[in-house]
Amino acid sequence: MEKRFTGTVVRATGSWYEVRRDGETVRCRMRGRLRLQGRRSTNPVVVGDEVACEADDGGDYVIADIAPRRNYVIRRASNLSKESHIIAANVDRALLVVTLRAPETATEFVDRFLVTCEAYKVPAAILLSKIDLQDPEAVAAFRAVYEGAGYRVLEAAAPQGVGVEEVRELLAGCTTLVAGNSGVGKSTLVRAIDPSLDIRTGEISESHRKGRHTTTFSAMYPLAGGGAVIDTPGIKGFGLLDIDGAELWHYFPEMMRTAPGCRFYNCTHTHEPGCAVVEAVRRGEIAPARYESYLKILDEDEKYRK
Ligand SMILES: Nc1nc2c(ncn2[C@@H]2O[C@H](COP(=O)(O)OP(=O)(O)OP(=O)(O)O)[C@@H](O)[C@H]2O)c(=O)[nH]1
Ligand SMILES: [Zn+2]
Repeated sequence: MEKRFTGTVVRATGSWYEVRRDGETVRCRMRGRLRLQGRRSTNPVVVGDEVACEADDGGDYVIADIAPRRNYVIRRASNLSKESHIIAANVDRALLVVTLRAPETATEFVDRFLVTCEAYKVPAAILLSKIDLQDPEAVAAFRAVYEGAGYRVLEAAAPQGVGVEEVRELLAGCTTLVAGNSGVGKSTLVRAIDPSLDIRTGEISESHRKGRHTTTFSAMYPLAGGGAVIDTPGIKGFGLLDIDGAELWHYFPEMMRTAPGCRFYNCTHTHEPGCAVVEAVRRGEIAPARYESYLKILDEDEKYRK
């Protein structure tokens, strides 16, 4: 192979990286000085990054340069941390996989994830997984809330092949970040879409069984029909970053649509008279659950803001 090439990071573990170019994957390390550019982030090179690699004197490849990112999805490294963790860069879409039961995905997790996508301008869609196990009334209620907010909601039962074609169409030709709590069926779904994708095999399910904690890393998988899936195992929560409390409502699309009717231009939609958002919640035009999430995130994240 030549001394220098460019490619896409498809796996990033912190100590080594897999870079894909022309259908071939090359294992690389990172050049020391690039680490400094990470600043507040715990991970300076992430899945989806376009990088330039060079052979060092020993013939090993190192990542020498990172192209500017089109976008990225980020969260706090942990709920109590001020450090950030970039989940992936250069994504076209996020697909949030949700189950209402078995296991139950917390509403707050869904809303924090959607806020993150809005804040970083990543179009988001929601997939209700394990639809065979869900209560139809709960599904209808969920749809009403999130379609009302403006999100596309798909349904699938991947082992039965239900809804798989629709998801395949959504993912075709795009780089999609697939996120969701552990056990909601992400890897089952991705395998149903493209059986050649061997996502998180033996090793991890083995450690699940023993109840051990394993650190897992995001990885990008090219789809047979074009496009790619970024699998992000082990995300338990979403701490928001760099979002000013006064701007949080900008990332709730239904509040964005309603707020022009507020009496005060700097309305926070909490206590102000003449608030069109509060009025819309009262009339049921904005789902109370979403408004409650807004208040909760506003309150909980206060301590992280400057
Ligand atoms: N009944 C039902 N079970 C499903 C469905 N999809 C996945 N499962 C099962 O749910 C369990 C978890 O599925 P996974 O695909 O491993 O879930 P995951 O989201 O990748 O989980 P992590 O690897 O922990 O992030 C497995 O036992 C699957 O067989 C579904 O649509 N219906
Ligand atoms: Zn208002």
